[in-house]
Amino acid sequence: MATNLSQLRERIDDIDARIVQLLNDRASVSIGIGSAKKEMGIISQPHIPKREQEVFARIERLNHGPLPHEAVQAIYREIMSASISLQKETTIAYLGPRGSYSFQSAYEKFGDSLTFVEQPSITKVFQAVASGAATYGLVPFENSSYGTVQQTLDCFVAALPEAQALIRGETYLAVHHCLLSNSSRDKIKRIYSHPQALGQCAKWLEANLPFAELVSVASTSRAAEMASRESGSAAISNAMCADLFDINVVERNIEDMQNNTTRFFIIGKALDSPTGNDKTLLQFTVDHRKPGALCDALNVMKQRQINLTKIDSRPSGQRLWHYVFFVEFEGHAEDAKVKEAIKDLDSFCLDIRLLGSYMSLQ
Ligand SMILES: O=C(O)C(=O)C[C@]1(C(=O)O)C=C[C@@H](O)C=C1
Repeated sequence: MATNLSQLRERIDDIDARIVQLLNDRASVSIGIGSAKKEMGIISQPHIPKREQEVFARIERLNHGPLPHEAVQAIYREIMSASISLQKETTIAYLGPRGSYSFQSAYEKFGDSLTFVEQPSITKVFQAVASGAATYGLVPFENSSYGTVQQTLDCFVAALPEAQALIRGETYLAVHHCLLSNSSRDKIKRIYSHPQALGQCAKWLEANLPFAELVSVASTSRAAEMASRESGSAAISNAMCADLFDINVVERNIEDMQNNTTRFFIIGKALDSPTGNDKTLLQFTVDHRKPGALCDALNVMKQRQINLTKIDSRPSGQRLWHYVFFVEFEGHAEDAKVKEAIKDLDSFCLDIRLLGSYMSLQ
């Protein structure tokens, strides 16, 4: 029996030697790709979602087990993360501290080999990308139960030159909130969280802790950090933050709706090329004094058979009751049909800005 075990381990050692060699052969090719990208002037955006999707799809076809596809995909996530870091030092800015849903989403999509830099606000994530301090940023866009993350739209509206960035990818994260506290439930007087998380758990809070003071803070991980230091305080946050900030999980899954999901955007300084499966987000204003102005603008999409996937608005911050509209639709800004639609739309709008064209990251 023991001999059999040592023989099997020898085989594993042998296979590992070949795997390490192959990983390094692959890494050398990736360095070559990095040099080619430098020559072509496109090294500033080393992460190519479309190519990664092709790699993931191909390995799924090649994989006949016994490893499940999810396991092979996780290994490949890390291989490509290391591959990116060999081509260019790549940093990802996210709404911190570590442990936030933004962090979890960034880590899941970019892997462990890149550098993650926490930021104290969504605005600072935009600024880090726009200034070049970070290669990419991760910002929450909307939640399935509580709607749009207003701070993110307001960063687009503010359009400060130092905070301009383009959306290059979208990603979805299943969000399960926990009540974290080092006090027992009957002693909790104050609950910290991000306004989105407080909104996503509003019914649970009303039913279970109706007298607690609700305090909005910059992120769910910041909330966990603050609550960990105060007796009588709690945070709506997540299990990862319980470990990171040494705070107990009092209750799990306190979100009001099952399948609670948040959509994030990956922002960078340049658009990615069309993949055939993209969405585009535009921001525009229309002349409010003209009846049907918004309708005329949207009609452009209808005439060109472009399917809308989201519409939203925010105060422009310039004049009273003046709004900026956000329209998301299927297609890429470089697709002929979309290009023409944007040109047509321009004649119905006071101003128009492309916020990005992107595919869903696997
Ligand atoms: O194909 C590329 O452009 C690469 O940079 C290679 C590679 C890979 O390792 O497969 C690395 C990073 C990209 O996000 C996609 C693919």
